Amino acid sequence: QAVAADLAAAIAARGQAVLAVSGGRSPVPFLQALAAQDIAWQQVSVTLVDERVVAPEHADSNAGLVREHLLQGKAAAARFLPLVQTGADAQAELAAAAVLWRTPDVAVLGMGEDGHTASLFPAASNLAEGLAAANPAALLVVVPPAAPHTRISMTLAELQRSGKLYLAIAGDSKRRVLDNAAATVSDTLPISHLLTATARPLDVYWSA
Ligand SMILES: O=C1O[C@H](COP(=O)(O)O)[C@@H](O)[C@H](O)[C@H]1O
Repeated sequence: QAVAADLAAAIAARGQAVLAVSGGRSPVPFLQALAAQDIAWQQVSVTLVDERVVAPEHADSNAGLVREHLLQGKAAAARFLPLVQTGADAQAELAAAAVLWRTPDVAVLGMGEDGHTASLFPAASNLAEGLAAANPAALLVVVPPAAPHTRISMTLAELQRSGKLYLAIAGDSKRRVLDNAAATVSDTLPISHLLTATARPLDVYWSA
């Protein structure tokens, strides 16, 4: 309801809204609930905060998750801007995604138990670039050291340029990771950089 209200406010103000959502396994109930919200979906563009560089029909495609659980019913009228077209070449996908990219009015993040958010993974070789506060780039390619698939991810700077930021997590173990991250800013828990950022506060929704 909060995300739908933000999108409706953006539509009222500018005639359109841009929403970026996360993938993985957690967001399914959220995506389904959002799809049922009665807003002007034809004026909404939907994209992703991160994507695995795989073919769209791959089981690990975040775009596949969005198509299956969000772009249904009334929400099927939204315009979808995926980050990956074929999954053949990460740098080519990045260049193509950057051309179509629009800074989101609303970005809904998830978090892994390793403290990654979007695909800003701890110990990734270019994590400093992903976390750089003044990075003008919206997106970057990330090779996770301990997770499958090369990724395309929003940078921390672009997340901070977004209109509204949410984090949706579930379970006690993620709650403990979140509490640790809130205590100390550290590259070992990339989410910590967003929890302490003042430019764009993060609204956290946790469920057991
Ligand atoms: O790899 C990813 O992981 C995070 C967390 O996923 P979850 O399955 O633990 O909810 C997700 O936010 C991100 O979009 C995804 O690419």
